[in-house]
Amino acid sequence: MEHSHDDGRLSTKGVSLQELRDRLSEFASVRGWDRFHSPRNLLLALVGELSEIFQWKGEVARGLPNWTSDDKEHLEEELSDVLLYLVQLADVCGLDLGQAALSKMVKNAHKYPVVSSSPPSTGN
Ligand SMILES: Nc1ccn([C@H]2C[C@H](O)[C@@H](COP(=O)(O)OP(=O)(O)OP(=O)(O)O)O2)c(=O)n1
Repeated sequence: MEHSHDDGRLSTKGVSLQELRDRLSEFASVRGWDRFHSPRNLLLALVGELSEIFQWKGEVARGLPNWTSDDKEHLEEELSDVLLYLVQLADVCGLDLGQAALSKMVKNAHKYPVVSSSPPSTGN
């Protein structure tokens, strides 16, 4: 269920990858863009958007303290572009991204078990 805000944004109680996938598929198809949305083109578009995140920002603190609302909105848009291209890439490859991500998290948990006696690790 969606509600429109005054600023034109939509709010949802939660959005599924499946909903994004279906809406993106419709978005591309009504514009005749399917033929451009090959896996390779979508990957290049994704990488292009990725490179714009935090451009010129230096180190960024959690929660983005002192950022203007314009800067936060811009970041939201860049992150959304990355997500939307990723969802489309998985779709045109015929993959179930949500299921794949859940399976990968299970694998990750086996690979990196919690060891309660050791201090937090910085990664691998
Ligand atoms: N062939 C395309 C072109 C765009 N989009 C969608 C996915 C992205 O969410 C958004 C990207 O649009 P732009 O390339 O216009 O990028 P920006 O919105 O970031 O604009 P700008 O680069 O001017 O900041 O549009 C898409 O699905 N397929």
